[in-house]
Amino acid sequence: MLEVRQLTKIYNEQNKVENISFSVQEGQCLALCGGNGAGKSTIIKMLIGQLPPTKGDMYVNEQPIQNNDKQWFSFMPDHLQFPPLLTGYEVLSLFGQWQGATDERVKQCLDVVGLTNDQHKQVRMYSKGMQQRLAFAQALLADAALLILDEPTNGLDPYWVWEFKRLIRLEKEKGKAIIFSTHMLSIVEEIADTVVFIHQGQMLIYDSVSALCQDGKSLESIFFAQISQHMSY
Ligand SMILES: Nc1ncnc2c1ncn2[C@@H]1O[C@H](COP(=O)(O)OP(=O)(O)OP(=O)(O)O)[C@@H](O)[C@H]1O
Repeated sequence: MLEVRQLTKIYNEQNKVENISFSVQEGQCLALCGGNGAGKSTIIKMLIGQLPPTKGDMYVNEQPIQNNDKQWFSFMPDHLQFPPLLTGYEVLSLFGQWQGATDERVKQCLDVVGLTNDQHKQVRMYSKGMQQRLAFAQALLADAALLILDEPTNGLDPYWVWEFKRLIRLEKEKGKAIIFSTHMLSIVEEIADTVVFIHQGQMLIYDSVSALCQDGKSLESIFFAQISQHMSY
């Protein structure tokens, strides 16, 4: 569905993300992992067209991505600021108008993220987790083939982390491709099919989660082993 080859962003000699290659297919979920400053957001910004790559290629259904063709993905940023005086329903309706979603779809998405009862409250009265769920609803609106989610579980309580995982599994069953960045490795083990692990702008691991976690190993132990190996050279 989506393939990236040798994706590279060189901000300067110290800050760069180099030679990232991966693909994600329909019905699959790929997790972007790595510590603070590893390069996850940089990769996402290049995927969504917010940041021009220094080099590299991106393909959707084997066709090079056109700069202005945004129909193939939905995006959930890590910090989405909503107009504080609008209600949740008004906010999602506005996004719905931009994305061509019906009022029925707006209400359906509010329901999916558990905001039906709070839809007529102003967003300034929403908690961080509620705003995060509204941002997730915004990403679901268009029913796009690929969901790109930047740290989607930030601020969610345990129940909504559990619900998020359930919703992602449902999207996978519908044939959606999903890319998400996270620091929560337990979530990766539970819902991702493949994982990209980045350290200081370099891709150290690109593999299936089941292959990595065979023999009962945890992603945490695998990633730490990779980092220490990388640092010893
Ligand atoms: N606009 C910029 N100009 C220069 N360097 C940048 C810029 N944006 C990011 N960087 C640098 O690029 C590297 C990757 O940053 P990025 O934000 O992609 O990391 P991240 O994995 O998303 O981190 P976090 O988990 O902390 O959000 C870091 O060294 C960062 O300082």
